[in-house]
Amino acid sequence: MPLFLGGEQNHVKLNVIENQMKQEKIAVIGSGNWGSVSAKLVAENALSCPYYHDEVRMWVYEEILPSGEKLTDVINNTHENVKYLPNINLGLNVVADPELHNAVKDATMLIFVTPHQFVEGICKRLQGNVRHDAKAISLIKGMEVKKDGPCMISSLITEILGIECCVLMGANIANEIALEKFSEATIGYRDDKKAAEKWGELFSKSYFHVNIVNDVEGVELCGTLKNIVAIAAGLVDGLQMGNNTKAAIMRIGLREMRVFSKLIFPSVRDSTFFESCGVADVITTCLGGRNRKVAEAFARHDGQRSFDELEAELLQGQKLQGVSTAAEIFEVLKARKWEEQFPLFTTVHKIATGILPVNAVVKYSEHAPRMVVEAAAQYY
Ligand SMILES: NC(=O)c1ccc[n+]([C@@H]2O[C@H](COP(=O)([O-])OP(=O)(O)OC[C@H]3O[C@@H](n4cnc5c(N)ncnc54)[C@H](O)[C@@H]3O)[C@@H](O)[C@H]2O)c1
Ligand SMILES: O=P(O)(O)OC[C@H](O)CO
Repeated sequence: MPLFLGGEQNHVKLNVIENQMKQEKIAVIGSGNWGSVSAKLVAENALSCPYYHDEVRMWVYEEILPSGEKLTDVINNTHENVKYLPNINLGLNVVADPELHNAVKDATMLIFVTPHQFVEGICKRLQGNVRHDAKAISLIKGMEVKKDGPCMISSLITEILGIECCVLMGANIANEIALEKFSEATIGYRDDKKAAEKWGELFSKSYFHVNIVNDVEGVELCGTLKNIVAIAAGLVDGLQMGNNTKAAIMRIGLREMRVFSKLIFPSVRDSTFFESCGVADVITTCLGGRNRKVAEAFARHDGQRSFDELEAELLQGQKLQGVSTAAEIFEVLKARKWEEQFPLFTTVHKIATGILPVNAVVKYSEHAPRMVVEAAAQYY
């Protein structure tokens, strides 16, 4: 809000001073369900903090709505993302921008929040077009697998853009946060603690509590791997196996998440799995997430309708991350001959691709505790 002490000249002068104080400019890259909620959240805080520009630019992958209008025009006219977050006011200071380079122009704080399969292409388009002193954070749950092994999305952003990248993950079903229901989240950082604290300040609200940990890989792997567990939980829901089976899947899944993470990055901390990004995200995603929902439908159709088809029908443009993540993790497991040590991850991938029947999720999970304990033995 402009400072105003009276008199037209003073008003102009104070506006100039105020704009000089506003050193930080925020851009949100992504505008899906979580992308829109995170833009709303940081835009509220930007308004109340003197060193942020009021305006938050949100890059929108442009599309034409059934009404014939452009999604960006509708967002800017109504302040609502009618496709990905209907009935929620994003705030007057969220500006939708279909031009990627324009959206990040002069931005000092870059928030990456697209489905993981699009981020590499986006970063390549941004190469040489972001400020060298910009800070980044990734809210993206997913990973890439390269020739030499797994590559976390935060590392991809750092490698392509040459800027350090924190991560924010947690038990964060976007629609609930949009309604300002209480949630927690975890920020992970590698070296730049100050940047992590700044991100913590920008995201914190009375209804959104953020904890900061020095374990970027642990936090990001939790957010990534829980989506495979959510697919398994949806399958047992579709098979109507009941709560005990689902709890068993969640426990086995959490164990595989921990063992896999520590095999890939020995620095990953056990304590991270007790943060919001760990056990809490496994619980919320297995109870109410989109991966769970589509996997339940897949099981009810006994695997006769594909995940792609069900995703399009049930999510209307929103994207699942669990099926592609299971395929990416399976590539790593196969290359390292670890399939047997990760029966849940392996089985989810084989069911999703039609190699195993849906009920294999229960059959193979029966063997899981022994195998995962064997794989985990080196950590006891
Ligand atoms: N929705 C949630 O509750 C939630 C919560 C926490 C984390 N996340 C994570 O946030 C990330 C983003 O998810 P979301 O929920 O904001 O998105 P979404 O699944 O709701 O929407 C999909 C988005 O992808 C865009 N898109 C489609 N094709 C594209 C292309 N070719 N290039 C670029 N963009 C394209 C669409 O325009 C849309 O904005 C994911 O990694 C997800 O796991 C989601
Ligand atoms: O709806 P999902 O399955 O993508 O999960 C959403 C969030 O990641 C839950 O924290």
